[in-house]
Amino acid sequence: MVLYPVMRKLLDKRVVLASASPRRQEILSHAGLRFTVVPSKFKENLSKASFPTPYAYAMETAKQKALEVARRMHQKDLRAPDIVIGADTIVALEGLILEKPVDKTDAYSMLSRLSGKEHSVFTGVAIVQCSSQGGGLDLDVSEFYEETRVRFSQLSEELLWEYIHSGEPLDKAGGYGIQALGGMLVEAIHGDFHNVVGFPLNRFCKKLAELYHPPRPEDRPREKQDSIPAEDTFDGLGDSEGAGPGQGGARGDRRRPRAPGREHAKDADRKPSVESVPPTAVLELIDGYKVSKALFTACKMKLFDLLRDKGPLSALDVARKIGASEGGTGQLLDVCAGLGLLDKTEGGYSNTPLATLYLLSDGEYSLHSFIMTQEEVSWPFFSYLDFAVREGTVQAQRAMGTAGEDHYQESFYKNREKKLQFMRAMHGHTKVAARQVATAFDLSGFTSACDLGGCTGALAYELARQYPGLKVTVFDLPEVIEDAVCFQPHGPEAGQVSFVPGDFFQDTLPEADLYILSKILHNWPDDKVHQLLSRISRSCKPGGGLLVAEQLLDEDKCRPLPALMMSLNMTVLFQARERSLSEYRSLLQAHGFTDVRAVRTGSTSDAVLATRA
Ligand SMILES: O=c1[nH]cc([C@@H]2O[C@H](COP(=O)(O)OP(=O)(O)OP(=O)(O)O)[C@@H](O)[C@H]2O)c(=O)[nH]1
Repeated sequence: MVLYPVMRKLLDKRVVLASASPRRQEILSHAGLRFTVVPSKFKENLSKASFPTPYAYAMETAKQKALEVARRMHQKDLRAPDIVIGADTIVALEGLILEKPVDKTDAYSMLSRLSGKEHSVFTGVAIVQCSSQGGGLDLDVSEFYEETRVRFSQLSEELLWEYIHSGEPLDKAGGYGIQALGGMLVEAIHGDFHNVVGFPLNRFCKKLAELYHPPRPEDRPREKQDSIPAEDTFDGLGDSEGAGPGQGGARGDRRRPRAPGREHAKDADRKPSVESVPPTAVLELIDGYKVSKALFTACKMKLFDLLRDKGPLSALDVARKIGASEGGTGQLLDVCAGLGLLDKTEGGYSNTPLATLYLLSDGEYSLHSFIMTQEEVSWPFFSYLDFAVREGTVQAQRAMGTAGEDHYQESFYKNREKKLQFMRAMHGHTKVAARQVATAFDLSGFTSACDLGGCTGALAYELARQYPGLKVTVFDLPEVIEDAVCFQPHGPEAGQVSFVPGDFFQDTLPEADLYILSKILHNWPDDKVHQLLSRISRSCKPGGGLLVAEQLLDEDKCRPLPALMMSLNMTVLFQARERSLSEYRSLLQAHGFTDVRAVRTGSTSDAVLATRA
């Protein structure tokens, strides 16, 4: 066997697998590797938002797992093994990283996301070569990752729950085990099967061959770690809450961009250089506005609609159909392909599943109108971000040529087409998270709900779908309610939802067991938020509920990035903001609500539920 000689190279070495995964143990022992298993105690809680790519996150986690074991063993025995292998498997879908589900509800949320779609499985692997001399520990880390694309069939609710109840999903990345019952969910796989199961054996063997037959060994400098790591290094990598690269062995700023590739364990002790801290992440940030503008432009030109109807099309065909230059159109199409929105083949350009789902102007989960409001409203406001920061005021006059509190309403309700665009924007943005919000808590104990500012009823219909015994009232301004009928679905859930016109700051609120505020509190400054909560508190009966759907900020307010960006958006547009769970807790408690709980959905809204005392 061609690869066996590589494994043989390790026969005389003390090899440790820093993993509790039985699958990794099986894959490596079947390949003929002799090793000892020492599961890592590294807490897998690195900030995902601080990594430029999902695989960079997986590689860093794998590295931290292996380093923790190498250091712990060295400290215990004053002799580290020769090689420590760490691995981390994640599933990536539409910008989200899925790890092992924490419970069955989480497994359901993961598997229902994966249903009918293609996702990537990344396994990051770190091979740490250790040598201990004179009490010091010398660590040389090599890392790599492997990607496998997996497509799931459309999964029925029944199959989904039956699979979840089998217990198989709980210790597996993405909530499934391709090697067992989970294999039934998989329609197609492109890449290494073992990588999905938890260890990319083929790439690992190639990496070993590279390491043990290096073309130029002098190209791989080793760094001396002159003493046993200090006690706090181990604490940081061990059990303490919030441990991460900023607090543990791989010291330095935890939001420091990390370049994929080889890293030395002591790199943070070195002076940063362009080699150790490449500018990639900064360069990507510089290009952020160009990426947004390219997306806005492609949507404005309805390129995705055109390719759905007539694709695949060449750049020339597209240019002719939209009456644009061939060169410019080709550039824009190529950028969209580079961003994963289009596929480019010899036959021309066509939509990827991401574009089909979210970028068509009339799709069920269309974000097209939301994107257009970003282009037309947020973009001009963000052009005056420096003024907004300096002056601490909304820049409506500069951005829109209008002043006053109601600039937003003025701009959207001034004509019917603008109003419908705004309603479609809210509809899409709410709908993409509606199922996760509706199922974040068991709401089956409530019989009536009132969605205040519920706009098109996107969340109300989803709640009705999930809870057939629930009647939902959508309460919104008369000019919104008069057009809400355009968004009514055809299913039986439509019969459970009714619409009542009114202003939640002035009119009597409809009676309900459960009040809902979805994307409302982040629109208003604090005084208005208190005013609204106090009105709800007076209407809500003891034991009644309040469900708040907003993007939750972490307690340190530095993550997650989409929530941070939405918060800045709200400040710039309305002098309002997103909040952390503890901020919601104090707000809601101040208005007589207790038992405040939250579920992070990972989507455009998280869910907070409180009970009226
Ligand atoms: O199809 C499958 N996909 C994934 C798995 C298993 O999922 C886990 C992934 O979790 P992680 O990488 O964090 O590894 P752990 O199990 O927590 O072990 P460590 O001690 O190494 O952190 C992994 O076990 C995969 O094997 C699967 O079985 N099938």
